[in-house]
Amino acid sequence: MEWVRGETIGHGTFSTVSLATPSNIKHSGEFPSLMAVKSSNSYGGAAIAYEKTVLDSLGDCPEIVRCYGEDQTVENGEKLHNLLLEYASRGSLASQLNGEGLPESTVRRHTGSVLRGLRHIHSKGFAHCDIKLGNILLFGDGAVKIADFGLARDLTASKDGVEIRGTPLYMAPESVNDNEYGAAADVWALGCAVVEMFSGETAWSVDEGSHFMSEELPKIPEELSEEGKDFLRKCFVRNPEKRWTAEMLLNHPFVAVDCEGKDGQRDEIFMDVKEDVTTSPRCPFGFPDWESVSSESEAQYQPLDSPVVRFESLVSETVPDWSISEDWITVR
Ligand SMILES: Nc1ncnc2c1ncn2[C@@H]1O[C@H](COP(=O)(O)OP(=O)(O)OP(=O)(O)O)[C@@H](O)[C@H]1O
Repeated sequence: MEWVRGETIGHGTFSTVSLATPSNIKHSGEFPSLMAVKSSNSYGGAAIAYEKTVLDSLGDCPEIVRCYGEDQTVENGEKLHNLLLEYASRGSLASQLNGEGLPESTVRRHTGSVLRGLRHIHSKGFAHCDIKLGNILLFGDGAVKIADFGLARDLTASKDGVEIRGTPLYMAPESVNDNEYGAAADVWALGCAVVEMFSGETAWSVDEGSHFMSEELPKIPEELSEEGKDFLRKCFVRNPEKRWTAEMLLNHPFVAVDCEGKDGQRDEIFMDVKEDVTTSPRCPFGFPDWESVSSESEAQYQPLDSPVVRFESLVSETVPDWSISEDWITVR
């Protein structure tokens, strides 16, 4: 497909996300008139190709962002790897909060959608490994979908060479302490996302970072309904084997019952489209998200440091280099 790059709409650690429109009339009808294109230079090219493979393996699911294909372009003398995606006109849920939480009815509905997406991902033998508000995209009709499969793990593949991945404040105890990344870790991260959606604040504060290694659990918001509190307690079970699965949580009354408007607050699904350029990774504490590239062989695999050292290494300052023009340019 030939396409034209538009304005930049988001940034990731190794990628820039822009608008894209098909430039060839012959494709009209086959592709939407507006798409998002996630682009990386050669450094992130393998991650783009890997994400495409994962999205292909997952197949169609209404709660997972759709992929329209991948290609390579040369722009301003640089070779770029591109992934064409369904465009979420309202950006990520992270960009919706602005320090305030969402009404509980909205949180319930979004949580149900993410759970359906997770159930699909897990049923296909994958774990997402980076569930956070920055990776949950909001569409114009109020639907939410899971995006960013760059760190997803094929649970059927060997665990050799799996390194720390994900976003520190969303990481499950077994991931921080034992480098375990299964479906259960996604459920813990979902719990963190629910706290943040409702309260506008992350489930842990950075000062509480050391609590990852303790027996403590993230704080459950007082104002949340009893059903919500119970739902979160099922997500924040420290033992991953005893934690509820996405399938089980879909039957929990917090999401199984349609509580639209129950909390008396206006549901803001039809708000205006946000036009701000959002930044991902986005972390309320001001430090960039940490991401690793899995080593291919056992020989490269380094033994793990203590959990405290590992956690400290996760919150290092890394400033990405964004060199893609924000102007519309024809790329092919
Ligand atoms: N399909 C899309 N529609 C609209 N905005 C998008 C889309 N995909 C990504 N974005 C925006 O771009 C941001 C970065 O995208 P994404 O998380 O996929 O990149 P990444 O390089 O994998 O990021 P990270 O460093 O968090 O892993 C998102 O947080 C979101 O704001």
